[in-house]
Amino acid sequence: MSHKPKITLMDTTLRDGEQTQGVSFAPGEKVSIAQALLGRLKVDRIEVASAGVSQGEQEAVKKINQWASQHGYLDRVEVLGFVDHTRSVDWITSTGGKVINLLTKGSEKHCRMQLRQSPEQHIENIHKTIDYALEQGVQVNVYLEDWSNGYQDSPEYVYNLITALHEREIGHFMLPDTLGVMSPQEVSIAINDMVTRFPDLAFDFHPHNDYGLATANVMAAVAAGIRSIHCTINCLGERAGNASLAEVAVVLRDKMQIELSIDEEHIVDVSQMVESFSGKFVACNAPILGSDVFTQTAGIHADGDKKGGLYVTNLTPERFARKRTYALGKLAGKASLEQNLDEMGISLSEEDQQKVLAKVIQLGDSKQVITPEDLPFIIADVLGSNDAARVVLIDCTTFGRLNGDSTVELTVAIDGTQQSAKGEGNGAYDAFVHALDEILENYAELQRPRLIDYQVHIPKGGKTNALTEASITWELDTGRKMTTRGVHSNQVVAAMYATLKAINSNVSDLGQFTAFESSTIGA
Ligand SMILES: CC(=O)SCCNC(=O)CCNC(=O)[C@H](O)C(C)(C)COP(=O)(O)OP(=O)(O)OC[C@H]1O[C@@H](n2cnc3c(N)ncnc32)[C@H](O)[C@@H]1OP(=O)(O)O
Repeated sequence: MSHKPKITLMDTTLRDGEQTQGVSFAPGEKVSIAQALLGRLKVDRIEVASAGVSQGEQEAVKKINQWASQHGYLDRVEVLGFVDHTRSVDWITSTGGKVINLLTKGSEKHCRMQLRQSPEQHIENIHKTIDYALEQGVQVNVYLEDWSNGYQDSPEYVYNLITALHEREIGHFMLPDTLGVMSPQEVSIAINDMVTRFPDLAFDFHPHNDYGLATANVMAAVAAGIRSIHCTINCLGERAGNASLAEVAVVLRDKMQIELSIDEEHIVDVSQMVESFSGKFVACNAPILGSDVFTQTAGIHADGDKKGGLYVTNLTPERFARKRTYALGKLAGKASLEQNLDEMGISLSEEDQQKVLAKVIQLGDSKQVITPEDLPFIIADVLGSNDAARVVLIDCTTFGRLNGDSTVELTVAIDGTQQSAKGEGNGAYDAFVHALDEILENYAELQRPRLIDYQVHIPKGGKTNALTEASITWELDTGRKMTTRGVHSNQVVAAMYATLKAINSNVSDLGQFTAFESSTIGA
């Protein structure tokens, strides 16, 4: 039986990830992310802070350690510390921490110019800090900061530093490409050299993504003999970020047959948690994580999938608890439409499908974004049924002032009967929601799903009279998420349209449109 090589992952979302410009996690958020990383995603080790940063940080690390200690994870929680003899170690022990990732200078230039010390002085100070850490029962790993440049400029300095620490009780020697300057070939040469010179030491590789090469460099590092990789959720990290854990995990598994502890089913939910706490949104085309990456847009691809999964690869959405979808727009074909209709349990005659497809292509041609949630309305429009939209916006007046609540007078038609209400709220949309909720009180089946994201877009170019698009993401009681869009020159009215679309779509839960079981559209 062949044994796959095992690689461990150290996630540094809570340390290097927080060095992303504009990211600052609240203590409670840090604790939740740490729990998700170790408990759900099954990351081997996590780095959660730099020592000494702030009181809030100290509180967060303390709570993480308390939780980790209860679950037997304490020696997997690490904190970056400095060569400052007692200070960083004391900070770590004050949080109940057990591991210091000691930031030493892996570059002679940094040593001489930033610390203003000779290499000998620096080594002496490192020994002092290590002595103190071990006395306090703190395990030591060592970063060689800016090792990539330091190794290029003066490899002898790097060899001497490691030789001087070689006999110490050090868990991992961590080799950072601090500024993300290496190519896979350079990684291969440098790491081969390190592991050949010091075969009994455990080296980690810490890539950055400045050239977009972080994941490729991870492959090179592993091929050269590295046994532990640093990464972050959503590629967070200083400047262009670190290596994305999602990419590293799938590339190592699929392309290098490496064994990892990561539970892939949680990669996306942990990514969404970090997205929400960091305020840094994942690009729609980010591998594994982006909203579009499991969507087939071309009609030919939808056709091939229908005829036996011809466009399915090893990178299936199901691995990550996601689903493949088929886009609707001008590049759609009849298979794209059929895939969507099947998913929603709607069955149309061939002739009706052709009419609906023609409309989808026409809308796509006029640059409109069409989501599956739009499909029932398109069908109703094309096939002359009014069943899809039970709640229709008839009129509204909004009023707001600088200091004070906004008010809305709203009229909608429900199943053809007009009803009005007034609403007050913190802004016009909130006032609209209150008025609408009052009207819908007597219709248990017409309920607003839970709003989880609300965005307003205008076309680039800055025209103040442009149409605006409100794009609202909702969570249904079933846990399923959907996004609805509304377009109007007034952004609040655009959001009203998006809201009514969600309510109409949500009738008896999306996917089982009772409206479409009627004789007009039904099978
Ligand atoms: C690879 C990386 O990403 S390392 C990231 C490390 N983490 C961080 O920098 C984030 C948190 N940083 C901080 O909160 C602060 O910068 C602190 C607490 C570390 C230091 O703050 P300050 O004392 O105000 O100094 P400042 O921020 O200017 O840091 C530079 C000082 O650190 C010293 N320093 C740099 N590297 C190290 C090191 N590895 N060990 C010890 N001291 C170091 C510098 O020589 C300089 O000291 P000097 O002022 O005596 O010349």
